[in-house]
Amino acid sequence: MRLNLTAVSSPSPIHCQLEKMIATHVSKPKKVDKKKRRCLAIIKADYNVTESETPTIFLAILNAGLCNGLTEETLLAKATAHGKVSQVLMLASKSYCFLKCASIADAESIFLAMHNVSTIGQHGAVCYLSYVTGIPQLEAVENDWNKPLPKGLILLTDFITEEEESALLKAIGNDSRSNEGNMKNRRVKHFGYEFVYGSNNVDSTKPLECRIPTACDFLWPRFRQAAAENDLQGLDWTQPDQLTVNEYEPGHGIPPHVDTHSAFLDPILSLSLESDVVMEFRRGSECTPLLLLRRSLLVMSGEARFDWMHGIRPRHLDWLPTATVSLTMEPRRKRTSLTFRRLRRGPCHCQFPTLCDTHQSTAPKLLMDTLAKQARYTSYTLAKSFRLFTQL
Ligand SMILES: O=C(O)CCC(=O)C(=O)O
Ligand SMILES: [Fe+2]
Repeated sequence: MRLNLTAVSSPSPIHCQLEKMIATHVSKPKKVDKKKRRCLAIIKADYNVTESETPTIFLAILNAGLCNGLTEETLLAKATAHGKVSQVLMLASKSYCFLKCASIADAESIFLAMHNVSTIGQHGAVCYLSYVTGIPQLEAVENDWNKPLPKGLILLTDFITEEEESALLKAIGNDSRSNEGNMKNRRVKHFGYEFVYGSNNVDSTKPLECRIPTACDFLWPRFRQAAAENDLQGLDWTQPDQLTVNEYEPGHGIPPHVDTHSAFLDPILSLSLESDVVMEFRRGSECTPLLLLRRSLLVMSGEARFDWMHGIRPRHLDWLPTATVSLTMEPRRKRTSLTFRRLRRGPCHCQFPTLCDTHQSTAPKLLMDTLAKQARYTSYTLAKSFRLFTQL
């Protein structure tokens, strides 16, 4: 809503103060026009997207984007308060972004409410909006979702049925023997051996009384059957002896990490229960997302297990590509994952020294902290707000 300040003839001190506050944010029409023209020229050069004189369902936010710290969550919180949004397009290293609205009326209402009003620009500056003729096509956008998966990363979908999922959740939930803990951003339970987060390792001399629940036994032949069906017999499918259960509420996540090389063998298996989530795989500045579907089994082997970190951003929404264009928003729901591993009893002999605690001769915890810190400075396509925690 715009305030008509000129209507007041002799301004009161409060009015003056208000005017001063607003004047620091809202730009004068001439300045707005100049800035808009400059930004529109950049968008035209980058993606051949042009301004529309008349309202359309497409809005460009001209001076706020990932590159100056705007996140999808912030943008959506502002925009959806005024109209329905069907797609958001945030672009890596760009100071602009796009909204596709559900209707022209929604676009008009968002435009009126946000243009030269919403302080979502850098350092609280107001943003400028423009109707545009379309938004860049996904194919034309450098997008993480088009990248190939790390080698050795396999997702076996519909790995268990809904009935099996319910039975597993019941058995895990009812198992009062488990070794439980509350992490900063999730709840964990351990079976077989405890994973000690302080040292990022297990004590192989101290097996827990609570072994992996027998409700999981149907999985062992299923692993071998899946291996045969998917040409994965080259991997070691011996029965796991360690299980970590992670329970994530919406907004929860797990920081980028590699499961300690010297603690566990190859592969690492993770079964997703209750809901989907986007997991990110990172190696240096590379970052590849993967949608872990509910009831799927994630197999991290070889390069994907040893040379890439994996993590889940602590957020309430995930962004997924649609069949047509751009990204769609998926609110997070509670997710439980069962990560099955086999203990390694000796040093790691992998070919991937970068993240290997055996090769690096650095304590696993220290190595992980250093890598997590480094990861903070690499670029993300979808958001820059992933908080990193030094504790897994
Ligand atoms: O939640 C998941 O699927 C992965 C959990 C994980 O990476 C871990 O516990 O090390
Ligand atoms: Fe992990």
